[in-house]
Amino acid sequence: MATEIYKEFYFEAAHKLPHVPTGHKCGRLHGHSFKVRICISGEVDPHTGWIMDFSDLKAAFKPIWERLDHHYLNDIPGLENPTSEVLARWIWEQLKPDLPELSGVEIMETCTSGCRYRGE
Ligand SMILES: Nc1nc2c(c(=O)[nH]1)N=C([C@H](O)[C@H](O)COP(=O)(O)OP(=O)(O)OP(=O)(O)O)CN2
Ligand SMILES: [Zn+2]
Repeated sequence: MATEIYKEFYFEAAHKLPHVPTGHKCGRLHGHSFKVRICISGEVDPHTGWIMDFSDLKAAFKPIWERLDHHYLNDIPGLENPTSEVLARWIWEQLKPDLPELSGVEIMETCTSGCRYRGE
């Protein structure tokens, strides 16, 4: 049976949502301490006892984290409308080619609001 592991990352970024109704708070420029959970699914190697070294997971996400941390998300191609839903899918699409074991991307914009994307 497949097992899932995950690693969590944090980044600070600003955004605004261009398609919300006039006067909506999220249409104004604001920022979040975003939390991202990257999930990997696979078989546990009987020798190592793991699916993948957490360090390798961290290394795979690093170039994407660098594109996001302390950036204005709306300026990033593909994130012109940076909702949690769009961001989760965008991260999936950046990571999946290098990380075929990827099984989920979760975004927490605030302590109470989040999104989970698990691919098509
Ligand atoms: N489905 C979505 N709805 C909203 C998104 C989103 O990405 N997907 N984003 C926002 C805003 O960016 C906002 O920053 C987060 O919204 P919200 O949870 O309403 O923020 P609050 O901290 O103000 O929430 P309270 O729990 O009411 O304090 C809006 N909606
Ligand atoms: Zn927001």
